[in-house]
Amino acid sequence: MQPIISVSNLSKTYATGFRALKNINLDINRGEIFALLGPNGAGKTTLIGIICGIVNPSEGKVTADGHDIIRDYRQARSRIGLVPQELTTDAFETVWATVSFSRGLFGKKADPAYVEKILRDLSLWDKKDSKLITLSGGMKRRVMIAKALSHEPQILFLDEPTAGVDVELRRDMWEVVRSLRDTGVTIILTTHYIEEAEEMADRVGVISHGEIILVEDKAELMRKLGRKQLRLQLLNPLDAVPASLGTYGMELADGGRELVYTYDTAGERTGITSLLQDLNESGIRFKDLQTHQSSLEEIFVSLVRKQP
Ligand SMILES: Nc1ncnc2c1ncn2[C@@H]1O[C@H](COP(=O)(O)OP(=O)(O)OP(=O)(O)O)[C@@H](O)[C@H]1O
Repeated sequence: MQPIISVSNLSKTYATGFRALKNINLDINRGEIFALLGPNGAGKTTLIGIICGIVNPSEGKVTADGHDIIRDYRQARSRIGLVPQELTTDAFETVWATVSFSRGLFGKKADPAYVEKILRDLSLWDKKDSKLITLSGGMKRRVMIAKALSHEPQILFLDEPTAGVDVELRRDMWEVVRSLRDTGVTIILTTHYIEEAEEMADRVGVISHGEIILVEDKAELMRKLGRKQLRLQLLNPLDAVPASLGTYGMELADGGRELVYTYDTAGERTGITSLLQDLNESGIRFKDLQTHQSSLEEIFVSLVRKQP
């Protein structure tokens, strides 16, 4: 299937000479939740800005639902809804008026039934006549999503949807985003929070210093996350892993004082029981042991650290 968004060889150099994006290539699949994960200043907002036509690219090409974002700007833009970090609407407007107004900005005919559907989907229906200023933080964020959906886009960008919100509200937002995906909208969210990417995304892209350094299925990341290490501190140091233990693919560490066995917690059998038996039969004694699981956080930190 053709990707809903296709970014090829995209670069951005700001007027200051700063290169915020370096040759980005990225496809977003129809119907997925894609998390763009990266530290402050990595280029997330710049990338979204270009796709949404707010920032001019320096080089490269972007299409949204097959439409070139520059040559065919209006068609491309009509496919996209953008939820910014801050609510910029008149605080004294009602929910109903502000969402209906946003739809009008895209030249769409009024459609009260559609606006009602969005407000109901986002549990905002009983607030439709409330002024924005009277709403809680969570409700305001929902209004921003409703505004972004008002012109019936197929693609929704959420820029840091849960920045600065408490844990409960964050869970609430995740629920909302999932239910939107179930209605067929493709969702791209940016986040600093690894937990958020882990919780929400079908795929995760990591951006650092203007480069995409990893794009992976969440399931694949979880497989990596599922890897654990068993570290055994030996009573007597070894020069080499004995041939009789060759099938375990172990490594020596700490100058031969430690044996390290890596296994997959997602697998049916970890092999630990037989390993301990075989160690015993080989006469290898240990004085202590620990297990260690690498988190997405560690994978992320090591990926970002490798960058110049
Ligand atoms: N108009 C501009 N002129 C010059 N440099 C800019 C401009 N806008 C952004 N930058 C720089 O480009 C880099 C990427 O910024 P961007 O806002 O895209 O990052 P980000 O990943 O969205 O960060 P954050 O998570 O803090 O929003 C930063 O170093 C920023 O200072």
